[in-house]
Amino acid sequence: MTAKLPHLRVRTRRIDDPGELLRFTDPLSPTVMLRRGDGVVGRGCVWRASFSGPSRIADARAVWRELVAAAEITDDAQVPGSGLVAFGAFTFSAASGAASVLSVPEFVVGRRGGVAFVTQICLLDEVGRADLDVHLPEVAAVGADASIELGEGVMTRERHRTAVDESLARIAAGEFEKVVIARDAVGQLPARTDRRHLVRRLAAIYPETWTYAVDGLVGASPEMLVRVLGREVAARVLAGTLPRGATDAADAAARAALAASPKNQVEHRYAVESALRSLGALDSHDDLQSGLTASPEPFLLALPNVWHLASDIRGTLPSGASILDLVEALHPTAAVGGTPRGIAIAAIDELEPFDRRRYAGPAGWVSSAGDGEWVIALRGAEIDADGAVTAFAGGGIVASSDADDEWAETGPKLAPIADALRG
Ligand SMILES: C=C(O[C@@H]1C=C(C(=O)O)C=C[C@H]1O)C(=O)O
Repeated sequence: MTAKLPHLRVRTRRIDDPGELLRFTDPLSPTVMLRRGDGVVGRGCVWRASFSGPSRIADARAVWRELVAAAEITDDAQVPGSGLVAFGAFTFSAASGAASVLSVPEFVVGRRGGVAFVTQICLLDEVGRADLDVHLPEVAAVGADASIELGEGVMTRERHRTAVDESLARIAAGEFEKVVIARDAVGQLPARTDRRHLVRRLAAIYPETWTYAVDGLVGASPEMLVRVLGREVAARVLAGTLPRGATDAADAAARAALAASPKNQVEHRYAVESALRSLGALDSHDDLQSGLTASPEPFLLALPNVWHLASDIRGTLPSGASILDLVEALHPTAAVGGTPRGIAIAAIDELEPFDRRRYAGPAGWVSSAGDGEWVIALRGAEIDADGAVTAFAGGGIVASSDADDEWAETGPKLAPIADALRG
């Protein structure tokens, strides 16, 4: 592998606040991980690799380690996201036909804690001895916006009911305890649409979420699979959902019903336990296990479309581990897969009539300093280069689930991307 990897030259310098970061990304293929205006965006591509199969995350981790070791990095900002950065998106299933990717942009523009920076990356062989004059990428002119409607995908309401009923039968037979069943919705965006409009709308309507765009995968995820800043590890687990109410009274009733719902509490507990188990298993001898804490009781997270039961997990990165180790250990949590994990994943591959591609997989960035932020790619869509859109949304099925309620829950979960596409 080493022979094929390039030597990268990386320069980060601090800059005055550059304003809206999203402007600096590519209009047709945005690369973004932003929350409340802070984070990182990429422009251009100096290196890209794709991975597949059960070892896709481990393979990416190994390549990344080599790429970092061979890079020459000067980082005058020293904040999360500065230095060498790769953006990535991994398929949900090991059996997916879609590519899992890791790519290094030519430019990264970021802001964190009031510090703004730009990173320029090039192939060492190409720059020769001349030093890089680090500058901001040019802002591409604002391109066409579009307004489209999503329609039914291959998972029709009837097929969804059949899949949920079959899941319930298997739960009753003791095959597994929880499985997450999703549905798809499809549309067609004009190929030349400036996709920054879409990302901007997602960020404006869902400020509590992480707005992501990596390799055509775009959305606003409320769920942080895992984040490492310095040696601090954090994750936000969501599971248990009710749509927001239309009036204040109905909304308060929905919140109270979710807090008191044994079905949702059980579903949530499976998800938190799976995350703690995965993180704990990584830690053979030092800090993470002993230092892992989860919110004692889930809290109620309000998004414009839904209420979620949420738990935050905190810990310290074990020595020798990297964020991609954590991503590999955690994916897929029971929030998007099920319990027990292996049996639930096999059931998803069998019961869903589509390839999830990178939906519900990890999407994010990793830096040479070992920092990174990886969300679960929810509330979004795969948008191909020709503009074909496939959006996905799912929900956890446990013994007490009801097929009509589960279908109803997918509507609000599709709303972020459906609304953003409508313009
Ligand atoms: C699977 C999705 O969401 C996940 C499932 C949830 C649930 O079943 O209650 C809640 C949040 C997410 O972890 C989705 O949005 O597509």
